[in-house]
Amino acid sequence: MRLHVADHPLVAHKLSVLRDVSTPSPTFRQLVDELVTLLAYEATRHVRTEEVPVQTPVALTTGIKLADPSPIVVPILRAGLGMLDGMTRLLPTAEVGFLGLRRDEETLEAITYANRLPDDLSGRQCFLLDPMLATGGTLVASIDYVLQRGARDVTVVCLLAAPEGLKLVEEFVGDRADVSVVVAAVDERLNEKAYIVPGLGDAGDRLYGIV
Ligand SMILES: O=P(O)(O)OC[C@H]1O[C@H](OP(=O)(O)OP(=O)(O)O)[C@H](O)[C@@H]1O
Ligand SMILES: O=c1cc[nH]c(=O)[nH]1
Ligand SMILES: [Mg+2]
Repeated sequence: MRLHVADHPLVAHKLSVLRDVSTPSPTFRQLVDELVTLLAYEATRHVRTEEVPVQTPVALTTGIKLADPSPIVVPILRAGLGMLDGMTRLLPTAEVGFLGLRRDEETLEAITYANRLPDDLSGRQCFLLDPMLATGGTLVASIDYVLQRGARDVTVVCLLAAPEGLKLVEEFVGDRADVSVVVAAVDERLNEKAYIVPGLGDAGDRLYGIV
């Protein structure tokens, strides 16, 4: 597993406003969207492309376009939905699959309630979106779904990760696939309720307000 922590003052600035408990939902949603576009720039660094001829007003040249098969973007509901528009804005030809998982806050087990993915993901670049990587249970289950369908090239885009979750993902992935995790920041630790510290609270609730 490769980890890339975005090191940019605009990312740090937007993340600081997101962390602030007094930031209201509309601003929170807007900042998540803006942060994703900054992270997507890094996350798509190795997106597959192919050459195409381009006739400019002056000359014939060679350009590039996103290669077939198109990448697939998978937001992990609910909170990952807040990252979808920002990602597809930069990857307009991508297809979108959906995974719905929620963490049981007592057992911390990830429970799947929705799964709409193509049966065959072999040869597809997969981008998984979830703002929070806490224990890593949700992400391990999500990576497992796409690997079971044949994906071997997976990029995860998160806003915050805990070291505990990164370790779990790394142990799970091993050398089974090429998995990159792009995050805005790696925080200190998890608290006794497995919330990221200092974190930003419950991302889903802050985006959508319904528990
Ligand atoms: O790494 P983990 O310990 O598994 O926790 C992280 C998960 O928890 C949050 O989702 P949540 O279960 O709150 O669902 P929601 O997006 O519907 O709010 C978050 O968006 C991740 O999916
Ligand atoms: O800190 C955390 C941990 C899990 N899920 C969240 O939304 N936030
Ligand atoms: Mg939640």
